[in-house]
Amino acid sequence: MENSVRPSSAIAYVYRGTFVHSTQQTALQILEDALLGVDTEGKIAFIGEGKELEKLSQTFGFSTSEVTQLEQHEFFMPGMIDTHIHASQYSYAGTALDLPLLQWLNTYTFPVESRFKDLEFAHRVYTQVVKRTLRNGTTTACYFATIHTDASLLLGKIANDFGQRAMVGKVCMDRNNGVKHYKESAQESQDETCRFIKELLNKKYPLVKPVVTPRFAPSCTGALLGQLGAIAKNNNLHIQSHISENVEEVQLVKELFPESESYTDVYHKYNLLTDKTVMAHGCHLTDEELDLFRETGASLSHCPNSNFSLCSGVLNVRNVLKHKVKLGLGTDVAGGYSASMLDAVRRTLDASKVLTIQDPEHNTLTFEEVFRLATLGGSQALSLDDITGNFEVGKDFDALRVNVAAPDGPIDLIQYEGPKTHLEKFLNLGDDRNIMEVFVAGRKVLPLTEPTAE
Ligand SMILES: Nc1nc2[nH]cnc2c(=O)[nH]1
Ligand SMILES: [Zn+2]
Repeated sequence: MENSVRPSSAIAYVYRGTFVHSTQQTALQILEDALLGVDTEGKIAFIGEGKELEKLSQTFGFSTSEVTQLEQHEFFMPGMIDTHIHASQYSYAGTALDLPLLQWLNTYTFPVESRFKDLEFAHRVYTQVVKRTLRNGTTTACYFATIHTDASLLLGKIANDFGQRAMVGKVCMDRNNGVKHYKESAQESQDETCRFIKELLNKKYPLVKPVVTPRFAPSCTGALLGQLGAIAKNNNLHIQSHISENVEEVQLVKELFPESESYTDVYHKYNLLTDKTVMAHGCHLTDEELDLFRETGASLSHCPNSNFSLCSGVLNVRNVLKHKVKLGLGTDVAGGYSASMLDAVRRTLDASKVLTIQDPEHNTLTFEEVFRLATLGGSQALSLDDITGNFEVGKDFDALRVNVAAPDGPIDLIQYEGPKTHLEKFLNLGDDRNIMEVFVAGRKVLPLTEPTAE
């Protein structure tokens, strides 16, 4: 176990029991009777076998009596990573699912997002979405806020207060023919993006980072897209947007950007496709466009609940993986009606099965593969895989303590089934009642602790 030991700070705590996670080589690695130690910086100091207890306690200087033993029906898994969620749309999640994308934006989304000028409203919605996603095991969220800088900064503060790892984007849009008052000028959008980045970085929140966020090509002029590409490059920042979600949108982009070869080419031209870019959806991308994703290192966020709910399309994840494009899962609240990543896992399996129904030759995704997409895949899609995504020594301890047999929970276990079946049942049948504890960077953030008022 040479590479599973890291000279480190003092050990803060040690757990013994079943750990499940993914690696590059294996979609599901199960470690039974394992020992995992977390140091005072929140990083995984070691992961070894139970029988190595004496040796590990001497090497790392902890007392064997301090080890916490998991129950038989419990396991640890990596925290889930929501690579695409609109925090600002949480208030109407579960409603307004009767229109296709462009009409849905004009009818429901823009009127609600324009309310985030009101910081009191923003505080209410953002507090609820951070709490709800944490309870459901989202340790990292990549958020869209709105065009309002101060409300977007507030979202960063709330994520930091509750201890969630978050990327936060102030939305940029200087084109909106549907709801005319909900947009900025290109200059305003650029200036406010710079202010947002500067002020968020100045807060020095350890787990919260800004992300450059052009809403999508139809909402932005070429001039604004170019400015945002330059801001991201000059500050080495992440970028997020949407791409090829539905057919009408793809057609609109063709009309708005006639000089570009494809939707992907629009973003590429403005330097918005980098190895720190995540684009939501991509249902209608061509193989050539996927090649451009791979060449640039840009990734996709698969949001199947949203794709079904808005009747947008069905992403062929197998084809994306074949093109070696990084891919994570997203809830896309409120186009997707559920804020839970467990729902994203289930809808990803459903979407894959739809493709198999249409073409029996299609190689359906397995639950192990989808588990990887929800954890390690998400960390890769967000270029955070050196920090989180699995239980590799040296990474932050971002983890869920799951009890499949939680009293009053949704799963009836008739008998002990073994960890693989327990994970499968949790992914397909479980909910927040099965998530006993959540850790982010080693800190226990669930049960939730309400931040103290300033
Ligand atoms: N699903 C979804 N797609 C978008 N494309 C541009 N904006 C949005 C949004 O808010 N939700
Ligand atoms: Zn979205």
